[in-house]
Amino acid sequence: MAKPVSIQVWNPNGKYRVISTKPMPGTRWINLLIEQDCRVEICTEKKTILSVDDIIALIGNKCDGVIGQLTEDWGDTLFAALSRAGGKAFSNMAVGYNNVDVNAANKHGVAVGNTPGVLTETTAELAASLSLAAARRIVEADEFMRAGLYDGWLPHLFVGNLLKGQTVGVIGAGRIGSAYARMMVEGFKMNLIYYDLYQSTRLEKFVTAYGDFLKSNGEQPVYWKRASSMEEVLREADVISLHPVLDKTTYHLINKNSLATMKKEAILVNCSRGPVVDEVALVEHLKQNPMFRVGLDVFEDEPFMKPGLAEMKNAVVVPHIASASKWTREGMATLAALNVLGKIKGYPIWSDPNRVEPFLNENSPPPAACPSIVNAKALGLPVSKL
Ligand SMILES: NC(=O)C1=CN([C@@H]2O[C@H](COP(=O)(O)OP(=O)(O)OC[C@H]3O[C@@H](n4cnc5c(N)ncnc54)[C@H](O)[C@@H]3O)[C@@H](O)[C@H]2O)C=CC1
Ligand SMILES: O=C(O)C(=O)CO
Repeated sequence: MAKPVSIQVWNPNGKYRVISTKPMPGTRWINLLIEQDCRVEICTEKKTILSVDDIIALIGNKCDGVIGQLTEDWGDTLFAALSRAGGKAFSNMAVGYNNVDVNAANKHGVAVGNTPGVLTETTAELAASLSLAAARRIVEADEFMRAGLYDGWLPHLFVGNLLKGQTVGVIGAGRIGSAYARMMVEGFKMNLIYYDLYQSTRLEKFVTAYGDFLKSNGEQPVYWKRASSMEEVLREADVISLHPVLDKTTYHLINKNSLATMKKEAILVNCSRGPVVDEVALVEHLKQNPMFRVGLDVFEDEPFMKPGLAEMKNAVVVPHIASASKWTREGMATLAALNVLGKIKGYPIWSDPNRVEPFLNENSPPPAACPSIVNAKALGLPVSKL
């Protein structure tokens, strides 16, 4: 039996018991739950990653819904515990939900929410930051300065890659991949090559229109290409950013062979999920190819890095912070809370999870709907007409 975990309680007499496994940014999400008669319990345990046993102890005998985190293992054991406690709603505070066994949730009749859209630009901006940091060797140069090694300008000092006119490759051109592509095309006048299972017509139209605009100004236009295979992107792009979901089809998408296909001076950025890249193969590739550079926000065995990665000068590493802007994190908390609240209240599912803005407007009450439930169809939940 797990020992009890520490909690903070809001609105103790609320009718519905909603648990958040972590304190989350902002207060709007708490207020929205309280206004709808929820007792909100926030786990304040000083432990970064809660175990399944910790969460079972939190759920207890009566629980209507849980807001959880991407570090937690939401499988059959937790969904069974939630269902036994009378709960029918769970939401990740994340858009990615590879930590959730959706089939297990379906089996126990639990709705699974996620938080799309609100983190698109913030995550794309971090991918762009890593692209620049790697291209211009910012972290290496910063360490050099702080170590007191700078003794004057030199023609060869920290020479990196110019982005303008080069080709940016995007693997997984969904919400975040497309936003990143636009930033790199518009910001740095790069050409685009992308690979996705689906065509991104909006992205193609944007690049075409921007290319026309540049041409009309007498500038070199930009071009786009939809690759017919991922290898085509790897062969042709100078900067490659990974933005697919993590599933069986994308596990170790980047491995020894795919790394060998890339240009020797290419830049690889990963802000999707760590296991999309075979990190052992990546460390070896970085050792063998000092001009190849990476920018990583996510890692295969988070929170750990594979041996050797931390020593590589040609790697920029940050601790899974791609969605970490105040507005985004508060918005993620709000969407996650509204997913759980909406299911408890029997609201329908918002018809377009790509357009969640009405839920984020602080000056008006949110629509009476769940912003994004990924297993709505499997559970036969009604869809909002709004
Ligand atoms: N590092 C971080 O903090 C963050 C990471 N993420 C990760 O980014 C992922 C993408 O998020 P969104 O863009 O909002 O999702 P999305 O669903 O809009 O885009 C994912 C894209 O991947 C494509 N895809 C799926 N399988 C593929 C394959 N085998 N090959 C190529 N493309 C494939 C899909 O067709 C889709 O267009 C999330 O699932 C999450 O894992 C998201 C937010 C923050
Ligand atoms: O939302 C996600 O999927 C993240 O990784 C954190 O924002």
